[in-house]
Amino acid sequence: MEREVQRVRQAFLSGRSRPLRFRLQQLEALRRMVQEREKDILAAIAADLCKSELNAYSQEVITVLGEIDFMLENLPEWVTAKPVKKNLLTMMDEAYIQPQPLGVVLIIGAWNYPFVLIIQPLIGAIAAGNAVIIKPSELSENTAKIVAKLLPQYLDQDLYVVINGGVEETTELLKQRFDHIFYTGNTAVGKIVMEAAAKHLTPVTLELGGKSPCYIDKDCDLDIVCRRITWGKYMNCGQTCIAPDYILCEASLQSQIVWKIKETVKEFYGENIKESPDYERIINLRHFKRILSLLEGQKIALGGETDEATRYIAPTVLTDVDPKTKVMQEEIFGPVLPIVPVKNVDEAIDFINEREKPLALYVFSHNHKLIKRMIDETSSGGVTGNDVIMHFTLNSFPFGGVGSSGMGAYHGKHSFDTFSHQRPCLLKSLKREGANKLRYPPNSQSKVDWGKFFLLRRFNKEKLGLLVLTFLGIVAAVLVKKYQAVLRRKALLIFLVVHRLRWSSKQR
Ligand SMILES: NC(=O)C1=CN([C@@H]2O[C@H](COP(=O)(O)OP(=O)(O)OC[C@H]3O[C@@H](n4cnc5c(N)ncnc54)[C@H](O)[C@@H]3O)[C@@H](O)[C@H]2O)C=CC1
Ligand SMILES: CCCCCCCCCCCCC/C=C/C(=O)O
Repeated sequence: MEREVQRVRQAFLSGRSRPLRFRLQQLEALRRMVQEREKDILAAIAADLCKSELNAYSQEVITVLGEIDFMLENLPEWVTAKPVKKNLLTMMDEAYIQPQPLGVVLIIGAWNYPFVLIIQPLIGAIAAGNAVIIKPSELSENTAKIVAKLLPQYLDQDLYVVINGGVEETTELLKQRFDHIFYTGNTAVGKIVMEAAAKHLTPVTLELGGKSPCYIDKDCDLDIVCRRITWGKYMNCGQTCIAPDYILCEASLQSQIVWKIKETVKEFYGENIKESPDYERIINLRHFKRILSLLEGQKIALGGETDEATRYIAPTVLTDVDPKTKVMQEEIFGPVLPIVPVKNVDEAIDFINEREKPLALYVFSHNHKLIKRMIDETSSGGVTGNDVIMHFTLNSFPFGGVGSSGMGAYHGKHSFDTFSHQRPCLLKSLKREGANKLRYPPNSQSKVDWGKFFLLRRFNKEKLGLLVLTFLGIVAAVLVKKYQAVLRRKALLIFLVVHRLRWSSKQR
């Protein structure tokens, strides 16, 4: 493992990942890989999650292709050094911020969207000029294998390396020194990753999970609300980090919500859900049993049917759920939707704030002020009002958690920034030493006063204009004094020429 990481570091130190042209070439090659090997990639995702190839394409491949195009379009501007405002002491110098790669980045992926969760951060890391080691999830082994097979066929083989394996291999990997670790997965392992990173003072991005609440106001159009929630909750069989985890609403809304979700489930997946190509399965038996255990003692208002042999769990809704029960204590990550009755929006806000900060928050209401109030009075990684999941699709948004749902963010420019160091560069001249004497010892009250003038005085544009005019006036006066004789002769000459011209034009 150590030798492998060393090989990638040597490749980074060669400097070839840095030029813009190279980064663009690698991103184009990655796009070619996705386009040319689309069938293999879709088949692998489909095998891992019992997912239709159409769903794999729209949930994972579209996101990846969109992200590559966005990078290719904007990267030339992002890599350019940006001049910054200067103070009076540095007015004559060059000051700019130069984004630079961090070095060797480790990307650890999760199994639930096994392709996009490793390739999207990889795009950001390549764009920022880094070398990368990718560790896909061992639970989605087909995708892990295809990525390990395809990447070396399209990308630089020493700069971008896939290492497959389970907990043992990841533990070994985490002993190595990286310049950034980007981890997606559960919160408990997030802590292990952060602890390992701390040993080398390596910065981390942690894309974790949590229980994302979904508040439904009483004046809503429940047909539309329930259609959107049903889509986001049961997509990928509930195994989506930003799926609505539970619903908060007034008790009287529950029966209507259950009825409308039932109707929507029929509309989406047909009478026989097991036959639907759009309904996935639980990743493995451990997770299947974990989700089943969450149903114990609950009032099942919809669904509840299961089949261990195929790890099938029907779209399920629980009503009148007691917040103290197990299903409300851990992230569900499955097709089970508890409804917890609350009296009103105040109680919903308190409920959310008494718990860990979630990765996403969803609010459904016709009342724009109520949505804004929920946003102002709670905290979460991201928010979508009157829909679910959709904030993930906007690559101008930073995607990430807050508190126990994670730290750091990515997507689009935010990925580029996550994998870059914003390096401040000040280029001074070895001349103009007079002005610099101010800061050299021995210190004096007058130096401090000048220092205060140069560094603490705030000038608005008008004042600065006056200052520049005064300065130019002084320069002009000095020049006039120095070249008085020459100027007098020049002025006399100009006077004579003008006089002569006017005289000759009068004669004509
Ligand atoms: N914030 C986000 O963008 C996302 C967050 N998630 C969250 O991830 C969780 C589901 O993923 P997991 O079941 O955790 O995926 P997982 O079991 O695939 O684990 C994630 C990664 O951690 C590694 N790992 C597991 N145990 C480890 C250990 N003891 N030491 C070192 N490495 C270890 C695995 O090899 C894997 O690569 C959910 O909580 C979900 O909310 C999932 C997708 C996206
Ligand atoms: C055919 C229409 C396409 C609609 C696009 C819908 C976008 C779905 C996004 C799915 C989320 C994928 C990655 C999420 C990871 C996670 O949250 O666990």
